[in-house]
Amino acid sequence: MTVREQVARASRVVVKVGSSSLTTADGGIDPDRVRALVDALAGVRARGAEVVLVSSGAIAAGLAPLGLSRRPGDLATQQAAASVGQGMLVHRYNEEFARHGVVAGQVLLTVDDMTRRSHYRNAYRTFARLLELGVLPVVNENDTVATSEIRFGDNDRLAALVAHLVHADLLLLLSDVDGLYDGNPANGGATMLGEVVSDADLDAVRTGGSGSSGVGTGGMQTKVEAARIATGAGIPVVLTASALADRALAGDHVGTLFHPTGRRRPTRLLWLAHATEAQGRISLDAGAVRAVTERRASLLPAGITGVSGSFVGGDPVDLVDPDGVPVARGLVNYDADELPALLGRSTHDLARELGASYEREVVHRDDLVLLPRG
Ligand SMILES: Nc1ncnc2c1ncn2[C@@H]1O[C@H](COP(=O)(O)OP(=O)(O)O)[C@@H](O)[C@H]1O
Ligand SMILES: N[C@@H](CCC(=O)OP(=O)(O)O)C(=O)O
Repeated sequence: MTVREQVARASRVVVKVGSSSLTTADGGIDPDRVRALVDALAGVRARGAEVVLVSSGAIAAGLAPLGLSRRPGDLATQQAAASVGQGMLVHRYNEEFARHGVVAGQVLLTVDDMTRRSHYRNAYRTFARLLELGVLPVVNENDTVATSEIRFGDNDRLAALVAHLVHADLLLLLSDVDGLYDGNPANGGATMLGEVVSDADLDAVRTGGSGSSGVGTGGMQTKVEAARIATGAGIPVVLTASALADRALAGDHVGTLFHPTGRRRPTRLLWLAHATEAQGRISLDAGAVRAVTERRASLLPAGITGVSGSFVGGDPVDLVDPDGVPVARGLVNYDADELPALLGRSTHDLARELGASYEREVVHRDDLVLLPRG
């Protein structure tokens, strides 16, 4: 089966739509555009496919009711706008899906839901049950509680992680532009890429600047990152304009098709490797580097030679080799100021001296991803 055929026959599709595709020029929700999107999604459902919609637009939808004309720069006002706008957005979707007899359900996610093991399992179960019940999940980041340090900030990468979580066989990224160009088409003279088969095809692509709408956040860069996350996990991606959603879902040659480059991996930690910023660095001696990268062992205090950065238990940190090169990223089990006293010591000694809770790994192997070495 060709990748185009895979697209046309996809049975579980994650569709991500950007703020710029859902709102009017002055910032409110555009009912006609929501309706057109819902009609396209209902069409795929009618042919038996399951759909998960990742929809931006909460902040944009909340601007007008708050008397704001542009997306605010400060996080607190963005959160307030999202709080007002999310309800309005979901209300619009409910009304439109109801015309097709489709029940929609709201799912608001945080970075933690995508990284912490228990949350990830919980999110997986929720999606699985919703889909079993025939519900169409409408996902957004939980903007009102996400803080700037632990925030996706854009829904492109969130959509890629959701696609992996729900084992989707297609990710469709919808925007106000009809595909990926070799430069920002708003500046003219750019050419669209029909297909991206490997990372090398992206070498000549420039992704600076986000659209003219003033409501989108990620621009093209985060869409390319999202496409790389999904294709690296074996999921094909189509990037196109929301007006072309129905044609893209039918497998027509529209937009940019990103071919899968890797295979699905049983990891909930894609986010860690691709899209999060480490809050600190832990330096490993050569033996610990081998243990972590070759034997896939947990990181213990004995193999650590230094710590930098300010992090608390649960934060992402980079594990670096003796030359300072990051070799893995993981969720750390200690605060930065607890670690110096433990360095180089065996867990056995630490447990005897400080108590059984100090027997825990610094980074558990299940919370660790290896970084590509370049
Ligand atoms: N190489 C590129 N190809 C296509 N669009 C690009 C490129 N570089 C920048 N852009 C801009 O990115 C915009 C889409 O990003 P954004 O406004 O964040 O969308 P959304 O709200 O859909 O997430 C396009 O309107 C386009 O002007
Ligand atoms: N969670 C935010 C989405 C952030 C955003 O604007 O993303 P996007 O338009 O996809 O670049 C919202 O609903 O407003």
